[in-house]
Amino acid sequence: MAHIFSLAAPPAPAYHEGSRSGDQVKFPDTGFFGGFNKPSRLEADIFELETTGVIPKDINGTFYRVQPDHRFPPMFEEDIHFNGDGSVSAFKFENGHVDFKQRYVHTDRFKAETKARRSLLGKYRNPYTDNEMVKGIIRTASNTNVVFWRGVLLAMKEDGPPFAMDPVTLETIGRYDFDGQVQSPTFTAHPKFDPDTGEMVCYGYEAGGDGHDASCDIVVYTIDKDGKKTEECWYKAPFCGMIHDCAITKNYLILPLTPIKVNAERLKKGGNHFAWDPNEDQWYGIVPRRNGKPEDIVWLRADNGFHGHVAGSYEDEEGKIVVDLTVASDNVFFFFPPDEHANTPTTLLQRNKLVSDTYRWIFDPKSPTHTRVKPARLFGINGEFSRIDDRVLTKPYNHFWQCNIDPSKPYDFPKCGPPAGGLFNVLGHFEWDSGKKDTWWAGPTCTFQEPVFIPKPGSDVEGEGYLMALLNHLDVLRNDILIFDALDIAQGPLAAIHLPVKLRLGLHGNFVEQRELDEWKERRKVGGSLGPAKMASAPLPWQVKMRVEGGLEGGGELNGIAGVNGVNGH
Ligand SMILES: C=Cc1ccc(O)c(OC)c1
Ligand SMILES: [Fe+2]
Repeated sequence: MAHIFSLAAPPAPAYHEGSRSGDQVKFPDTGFFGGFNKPSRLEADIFELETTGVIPKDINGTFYRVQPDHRFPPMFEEDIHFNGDGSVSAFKFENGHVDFKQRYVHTDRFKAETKARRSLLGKYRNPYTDNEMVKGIIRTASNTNVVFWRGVLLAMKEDGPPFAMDPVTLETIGRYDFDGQVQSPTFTAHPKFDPDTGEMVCYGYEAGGDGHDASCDIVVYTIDKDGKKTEECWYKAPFCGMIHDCAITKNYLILPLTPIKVNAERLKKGGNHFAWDPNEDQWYGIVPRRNGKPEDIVWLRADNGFHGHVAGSYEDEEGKIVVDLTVASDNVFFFFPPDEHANTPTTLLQRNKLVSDTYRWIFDPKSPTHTRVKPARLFGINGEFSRIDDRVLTKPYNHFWQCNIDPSKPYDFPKCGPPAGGLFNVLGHFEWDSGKKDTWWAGPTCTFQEPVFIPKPGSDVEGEGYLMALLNHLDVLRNDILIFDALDIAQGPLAAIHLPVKLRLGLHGNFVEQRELDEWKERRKVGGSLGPAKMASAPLPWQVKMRVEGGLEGGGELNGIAGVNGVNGH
């Protein structure tokens, strides 16, 4: 590495045999931490962002999104993006003006590591690799999605419970257990909201023990619009694999089980949480949304594939379940190879061969369990991060949007290097009914992050509104937000918003209308009809069990880290 200065005493390398050594605060010199992937670590407010064009004045609300953004150099040099601390960005739109705010989610992990001024949690979802000081801590980094629920923002990652934040200040309230009603060790980052009932349908997988023990338990919950848990049922999966996203219809929840598997022995040896199994099927678990019993789950299986995200889902006139989602042809998580290839890194060539089309599945919920199924339709595109007009979830629909990969377009490799996070150089709008593809290429130095759809105020026509997405300038290491007419992407953006800095590659986000924010602020104020949202007041059951077994009952803190007693030392 070239230095602009030389030191009197040359420093020892920051990593020795893959582990952090010495006191230098220096990130690994690997692809996950360089160039566009360099941690941003920024907590900031910018009032009145610079813009080009005219921001539609009828966009009133906040675009929230979350990115993994390592606060400290990781314990292990080969650490991955998905292990970074959750950092939430908020872009507040008002009358053509945009303000920016970004804050870390103050998870238990964040607090413990802040106190120590260094990373204490080791590998992605492997507590056996942690520093002893954080034994028993809730490990989640809350870095995958941020949703608005009854007056709070929930920052979520599927390996732990959600953390609640104030939607205006982005201050962390604390771990959220839905007023004591949700006790599972894990909780999805992709809850689904029924637009007719206002319910949240949600689940956790690997939910049996502490969330890191390869259990096959799946828990499914429904929380009604008033915050009351109305359904809870526990099911068994055929193996412990990832269930990242889900689909809902009026009567069913569909759980795509991806053949990337957890193994308890591998974890104990300090290995990866997941390993891809190229010989395993992709499975779909179907459960009833009302009065589910453990024996009700129907598992359908199809040829090997890697599930991406769900677009729309509904029941057709015959009562069949239509589920649309991207399915990649091979292991998207190249950093979690099959066990037998643990030491052979995936080549760039292999990665580039991966195709991720959008599949339409039509499932018969009355099928006998273990029935083999085939897709009903492939759209004929290559992309990820599908979004729909959320008002049509559970209903027949036509439009979806997603980031696409068009390898036929020029890419400026000398200026940009390998495209961080994937070559999502196109944003597209697609219609199931006509097969229409309405796309816009961002140029040879740019890629997109996941878009959000914003309905046009006053219109209830599906798809009428705006599409908003972060644009990565891979050459100059900076981000913009582009705003499109959602039904005419090809004409190019209506307006652009310019950040003076680079964020990190985010995962998911959502747009919340100002009207909704205002209504809930009134209810949630001190003395309001509901009062402020409350963080969890008791440790999770697995933490209690661990303390009893470790003879630490009533002893309060474990090893002096406040976060582990479940109340974050407040
Ligand atoms: C994209 C999927 C995904 C799946 C699991 C994760 O822990 C994650 O962290 C950011 C992301
Ligand atoms: Fe996701």
